[in-house]
Amino acid sequence: MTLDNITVHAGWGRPDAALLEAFGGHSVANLGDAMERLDIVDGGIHPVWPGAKAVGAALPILTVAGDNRAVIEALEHIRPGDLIAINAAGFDGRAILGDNLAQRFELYGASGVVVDGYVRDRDIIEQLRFPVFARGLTPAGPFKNGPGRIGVPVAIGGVVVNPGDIVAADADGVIVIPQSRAESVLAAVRSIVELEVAKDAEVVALRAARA
Ligand SMILES: O=C([O-])CC(=O)C(=O)O
Ligand SMILES: [Mg+2]
Repeated sequence: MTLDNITVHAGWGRPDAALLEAFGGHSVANLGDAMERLDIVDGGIHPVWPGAKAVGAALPILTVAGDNRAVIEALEHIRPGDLIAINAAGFDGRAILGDNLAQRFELYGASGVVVDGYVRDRDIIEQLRFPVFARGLTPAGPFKNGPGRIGVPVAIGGVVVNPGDIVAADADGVIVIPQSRAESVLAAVRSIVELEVAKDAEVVALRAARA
């Protein structure tokens, strides 16, 4: 479907809610270790308020630098549990969204948004407690002309995000788990957690030995 200059590829498969919830219990660092420490979104994308954390099924959007028409058109495609993943060209000259779009995302059931670009209205977004991850902040508002694409693979921080991939984000940053690898990554992260617990126990034992 094409709305003049916005192309929409709707109808992708989404992981079920229980699977998303299982990922929600794990840190992004541990999930990264479970992915052989590869394919992790670059560290320039971080939470815009401390404590922001989200897991969801990717709804990818491609915009042109400084323009959010595709983001607005994507609102009607949001399903509960989606995480909006926006390639905004990493552009630092304009915010691709702010508190108003964040409220709308939440209204439609999105779990969060990751922007390879800049955003604004940080203080209100923090008050809303809606998880937003971005490269940075600028007060300059976006234009609304397009073009753009919705529901196509996009790059976020150097990593491919396909529609329906699992995206997890926390204080450390963002990771993308391909839908086809979900079960194996979940099994691997459970082993990583066991190793981490053992490493912590080692420190406790060392501390006791030195006391
Ligand atoms: O004006 C815009 O499109 C972006 C914005 O500030 C908001 O979503 O609150
Ligand atoms: Mg605003």
